[in-house]
Amino acid sequence: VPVLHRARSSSVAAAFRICRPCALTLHSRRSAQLCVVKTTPWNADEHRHGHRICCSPLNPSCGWVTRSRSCEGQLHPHTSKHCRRYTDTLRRASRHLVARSRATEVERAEQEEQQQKEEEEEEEEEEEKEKEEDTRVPVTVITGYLGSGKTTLLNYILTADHGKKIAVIENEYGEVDIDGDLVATKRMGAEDIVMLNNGCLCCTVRGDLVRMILELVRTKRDRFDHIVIETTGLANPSPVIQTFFIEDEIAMNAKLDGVVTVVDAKHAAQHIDEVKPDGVVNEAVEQIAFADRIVLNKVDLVNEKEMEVLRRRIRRINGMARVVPTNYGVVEIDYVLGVGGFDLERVEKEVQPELLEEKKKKKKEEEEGGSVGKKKAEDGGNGDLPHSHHEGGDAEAHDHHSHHHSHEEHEDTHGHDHDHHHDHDHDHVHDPGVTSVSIVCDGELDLEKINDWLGDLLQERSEDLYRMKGVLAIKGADERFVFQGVHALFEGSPDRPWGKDEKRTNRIVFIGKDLNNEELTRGFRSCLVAGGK
Ligand SMILES: Nc1nc2c(ncn2[C@@H]2O[C@H](COP(=O)(O)OP(=O)(O)OP(=O)(O)O)[C@@H](O)[C@H]2O)c(=O)[nH]1
Repeated sequence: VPVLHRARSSSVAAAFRICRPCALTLHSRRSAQLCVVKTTPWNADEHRHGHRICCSPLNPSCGWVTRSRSCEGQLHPHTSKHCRRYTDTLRRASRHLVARSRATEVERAEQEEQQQKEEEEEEEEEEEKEKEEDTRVPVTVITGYLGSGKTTLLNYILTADHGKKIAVIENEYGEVDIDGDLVATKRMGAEDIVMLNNGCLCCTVRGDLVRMILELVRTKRDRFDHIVIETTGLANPSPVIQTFFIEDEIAMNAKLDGVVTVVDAKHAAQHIDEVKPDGVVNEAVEQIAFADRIVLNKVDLVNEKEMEVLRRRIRRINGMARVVPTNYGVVEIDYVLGVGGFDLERVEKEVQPELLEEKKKKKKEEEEGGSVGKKKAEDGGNGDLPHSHHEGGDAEAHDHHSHHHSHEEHEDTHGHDHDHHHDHDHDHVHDPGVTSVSIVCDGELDLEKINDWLGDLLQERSEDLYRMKGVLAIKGADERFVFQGVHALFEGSPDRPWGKDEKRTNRIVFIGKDLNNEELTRGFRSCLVAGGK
């Protein structure tokens, strides 16, 4: 068996048809024997546990996703394909490596070049094919608290002129099918409106949801090109989202396009503030936290100041979703359909706007040398690390949340004990405990370290981590690594190569419960290779 360290990581990547970071890991192990040995136990049966390879292209050998029990045995069709392809390639590559060890150096170089070319072409073809073959129907989940305007938005979508044929799955809590009558049927036959009665999508009728989607896909696929699911106002979107990844048959036939949350500008704050008994989730907060898009509805009922305060609160819960104010759900259709919120290729777009906005804001503050910027600097704010919750420094939005996160960071500057219950006289609101943490920092990450760190995080905190998305710069990799996750479900892959003059900036957004900004930031930064900022 030849020794791999003589090969360049790019040729290892090509030979093994894996990404550069993976190649580098294998590379660094110095011996092909290890790689070859790793290929042998992956038989057809073990593919079912293939997350070790396919959900973790970041480092196939570490098996970090496998460590999260809820993931085992569940395969996404893409990853399944990936897995099969990957294993085949490894087998082929191992055979090739053995044969190659007998060839002369010159022949070897030629063979290598030739094989690299062939592999690259083959890979491109397969990727193209995979893209073309993705005939899965996109699904949009519309959620939002009771009365926020979900049906109004749905009606608007159905009657707007966008050329899409839409099938609707309505979930009504209660026996009487009221929303079914309220939903417009202008563009579709009434039979396309499927009602799910007697329960909540997220609990009792999840099985029904699966059956409904499959039935729609199997019997009426030619009559629609998008499915919209309207949940009840009390639904927790998380189990609905997970259905698309956990249920094999659904994952093969449908792909989650995005979660659109309608927020009632007039009443949202009171629902967010509602104190629930221990262990009971606050649906209003969860719905915001899981959103890819937020439709901030009923703006006709509030003034500008109220809007601004609410927007800030939403931002603090979910710094990733875009927020658009509306009246009666009138939005650009592209804003709610075709979101690609769960599409790896769109990750960058999704994590970008908020962070850029933050960066710009921060830069402006620094340039102005204004009091806010100065205060942040005093508070330990890092130029590379904008945190959405820092908005809490503003008296107007000074709520429990900002205090909550400020405890360790601001103790000295604030000069009062934050463990006590708040007795200050300014505008306090209940801390929903769900926040987002954004990390932006330049520099390259050590593959093993970031792998371990993310793996441990998923293992220990997956319950609390609602959503995460990111773009990473891995040392030795020419491509950016993009990923996204929902609780323990994690998808990631190398993306386009870094530009020649492009700064290698890592960007991650976490949304979840009781997230410790400082700890996450520290953990993340400890994965930077020495010299990273
Ligand atoms: N003033 C005002 N009222 C609105 C707006 N959007 C919707 N409404 C009204 O709010 C009420 C509730 O709207 P729906 O669309 O039924 O809300 P929903 O979220 O589907 O309600 P549930 O199904 O009960 O959860 C209706 O009377 C709507 O006409 C808006 O932008 N402004």
